Amino acid sequence: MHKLVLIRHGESTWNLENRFTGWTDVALTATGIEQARTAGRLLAAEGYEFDQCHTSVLKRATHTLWHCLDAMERTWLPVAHSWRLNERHYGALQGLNKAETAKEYGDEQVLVWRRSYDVPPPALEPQDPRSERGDIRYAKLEAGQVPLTECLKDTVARVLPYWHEAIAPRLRAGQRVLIAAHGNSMRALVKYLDGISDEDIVGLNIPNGIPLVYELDADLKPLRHYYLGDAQAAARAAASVAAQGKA
Ligand SMILES: O=C(O)[C@@H](CO)OP(=O)(O)O
Repeated sequence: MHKLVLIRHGESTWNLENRFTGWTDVALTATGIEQARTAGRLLAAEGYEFDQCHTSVLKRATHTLWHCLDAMERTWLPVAHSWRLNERHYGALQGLNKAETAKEYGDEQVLVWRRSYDVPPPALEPQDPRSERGDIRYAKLEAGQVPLTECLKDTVARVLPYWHEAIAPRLRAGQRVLIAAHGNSMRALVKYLDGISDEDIVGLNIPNGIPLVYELDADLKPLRHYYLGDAQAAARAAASVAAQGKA
């Protein structure tokens, strides 16, 4: 059996302000740092060990991984970064307050933008100062690979090549992998792993900073998955993520 642990970053400054974030590179709050450290302590207490860590190129996920590994006394572990694990790009919604957007466009429209499989939020203009196209960290990508918006389907399409090339072969070789990522890049991976339908993925919300453990068979098919620690607290935290897009 292979074990894979996924962790969404801890609370970010824009989670606290309830703003659509996407590829905007915001920091963790003090609460977010503590969530990451608590996750590390929990993993250590349960005897988890890792051979390889993967994260995005955004600091809220990177710092979550650092704090989690620091709490585990495992900062020496190898860490790979990929833009493919970045949050789903939120297009022209990036920076807007979620509840105010729901007041303006309605809860249902915001649910479609936040959770539908194939409806992207309105796109950024390429010359919009919020666009990441001039950001040095994406300089090696082709222009079209830096999104102006993404639906979850687009995120699945760029996360899965990384899964197949960088993560699955390591798991098959017996390595223990920790991935620190984002709400929607994790929804993309979980949709693939669990074979969740396009309709049912709308109801899936991932809480900040709680390790999500996948036990996988030899073919990397999930046998079971669970949040470490208090399952009811994880369910409450997921429900509060779902409520963030309501007026
Ligand atoms: O704003 C975002 O980028 C994501 C994650 O914080 O939000 P949501 O849960 O609304 O998809």
